[in-house]
Amino acid sequence: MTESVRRDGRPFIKMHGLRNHFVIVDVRNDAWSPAVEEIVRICDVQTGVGADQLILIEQADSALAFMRILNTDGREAEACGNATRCVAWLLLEETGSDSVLLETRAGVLRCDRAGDQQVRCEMGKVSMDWQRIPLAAAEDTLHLGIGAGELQDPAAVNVGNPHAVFFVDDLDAIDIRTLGPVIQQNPVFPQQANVGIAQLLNNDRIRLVVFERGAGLTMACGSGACAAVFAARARGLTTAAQVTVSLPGGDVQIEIRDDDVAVMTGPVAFSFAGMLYEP
Ligand SMILES: N[C@H](CCC[C@H](N)C(=O)O)C(=O)O
Repeated sequence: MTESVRRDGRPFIKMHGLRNHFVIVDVRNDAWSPAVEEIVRICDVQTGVGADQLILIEQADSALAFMRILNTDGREAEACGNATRCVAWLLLEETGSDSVLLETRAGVLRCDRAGDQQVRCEMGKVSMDWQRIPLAAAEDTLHLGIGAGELQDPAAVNVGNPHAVFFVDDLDAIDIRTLGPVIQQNPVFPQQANVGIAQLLNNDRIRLVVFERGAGLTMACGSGACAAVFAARARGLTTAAQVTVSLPGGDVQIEIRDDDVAVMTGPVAFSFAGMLYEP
């Protein structure tokens, strides 16, 4: 009675990084370019598995694999910190090595084993150059003159993907579900943006919540954590080179190196494995 009733299907692994959760499909030996409606269906918990992003592990030229990041709305993203740790862990276990290179649209990222189901990832050079964010025109990215309600005066940061980072005194007083989409739709962001709201707890600890582009409010956002720490340092809000970022799903360690490369260290977790079937 329990054997599969279908012979087709595509295997996947469900993982999460601080409850930012992913359907991960290894397509290195069975290429797959899912249509938008397939991505939306798979990421919807009622029609599919349910996930913040669908992640494909593809063949790569200049690394062990290429990671393709597909948001729940079907849009491709350039970076995803929590998924980077999860995919890196799969590759570290596959090869038995302590370090792997993972290619993304944001570049080739070095990822190292940092303990049991703990991974340290170089997330690439962070930039606040308006054309790298990107913005629609030249603006002061340290103090971007936009806002909505209590959210005003963000910093604009690129971690491979675009982020708007707001600094507030009381994170719990902000209605991010209402204000996040308003900020995201601002025409200053031609490719939209992930909207982070940060509260400095002390010199080396930041609370952060992120309303993600193409995924909405998630329990954690690794690239958002990198963006928040980089922006806090750029604004002189912290002098720490290593900061603990506390997200709703848990803590991640962010270090900003002298060369502006963000290094993120945090956990990965397995949930289950299964098969994806055509509807
Ligand atoms: N959850 C991801 C961010 C995904 C970013 C995606 N929402 C985008 O469109 O850039 C992270 O851990 O960095």
